[in-house]
Amino acid sequence: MAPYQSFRRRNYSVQLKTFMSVYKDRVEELFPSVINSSEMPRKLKESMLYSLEAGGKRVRPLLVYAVLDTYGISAEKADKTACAIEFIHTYSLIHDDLPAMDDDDIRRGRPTNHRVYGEACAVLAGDALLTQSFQLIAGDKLLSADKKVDIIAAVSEASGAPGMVGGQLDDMEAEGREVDVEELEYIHARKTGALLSVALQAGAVIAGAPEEEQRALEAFGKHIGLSFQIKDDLLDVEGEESEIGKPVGSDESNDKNTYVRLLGADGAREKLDYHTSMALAELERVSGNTEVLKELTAYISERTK
Ligand SMILES: CC(C)=CCC/C(C)=C/COP(=O)(O)OP(=O)(O)O
Ligand SMILES: C=C(C)CCOP(=O)(O)OP(=O)(O)O
Repeated sequence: MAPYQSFRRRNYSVQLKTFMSVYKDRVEELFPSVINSSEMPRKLKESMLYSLEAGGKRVRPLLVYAVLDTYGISAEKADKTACAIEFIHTYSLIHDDLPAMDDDDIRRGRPTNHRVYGEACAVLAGDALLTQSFQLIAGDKLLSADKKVDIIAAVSEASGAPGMVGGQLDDMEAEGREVDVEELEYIHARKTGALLSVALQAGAVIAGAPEEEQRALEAFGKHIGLSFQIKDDLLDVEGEESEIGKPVGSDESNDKNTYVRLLGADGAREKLDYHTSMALAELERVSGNTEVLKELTAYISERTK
């Protein structure tokens, strides 16, 4: 029996459903107040809120909160960081959809930001979300200066050139060219994995997790980051447009290198199961109550949106 089968199920527990709904609402409630706290042109504000409030699973904030839950630390301490990481993710989606990148029309079930506000405003809304995210962490009154510096250093590395930005460029440059699995993993580990992994790292810093456990959570994050992208590739061929909020088959029309293209759907599923099992193995090194993190791991590999 494959090791993943013990947690493979379609019905998430009441505990996970409650956790997801409570913390999704919690982070979403912060968006308008954070955006409204800064002086800015009305159109920019509308455009930022348009993409933030378009929906989204909020997986990255949920991961931050899940680490605090693991160590029994009050969620308040994670609010600014969770919100900041979702700002960075939302900026990345706005820019990813631009004509210079994927040139997509639909995101999160709505017309993409540039289709509504124009390209210039969409670029600037992304820029503003990215910069405001660091302002948000820097201004967090609940965290020590040392913790804030550690979080800012990790988040900027993960979202910048060595992480998401570099991964995105490599992904685009590889379009139309055959890559091998090793190169694909290197691209996705940075393009998608780095931000998911840093959500866990940031949670570990806020919770004051022991050094060894911080490393385990980071390694856990790298595996679920890859699982997340593999599942995204699978949903692009097997998902429902009404659920995934973007057209099915867009990877193929954008000539993207995906796990499905390289390994077929079954091969991609095998890889997904491998990374899921490896992620769960890393959690064994974490001392707190990892129940929610385990359930989120299963959710990431089984999600339908
Ligand atoms: C610096 C930038 C712009 C980073 C974008 C990062 C990213 C994960 C984009 C979405 O990937 P995708 O194209 O595989 O997913 P989707 O199908 O949702 O567009
Ligand atoms: C990183 C990838 C694969 C792009 C989509 O991310 P999500 O699937 O987290 O998108 P939302 O739920 O936030 O819309």
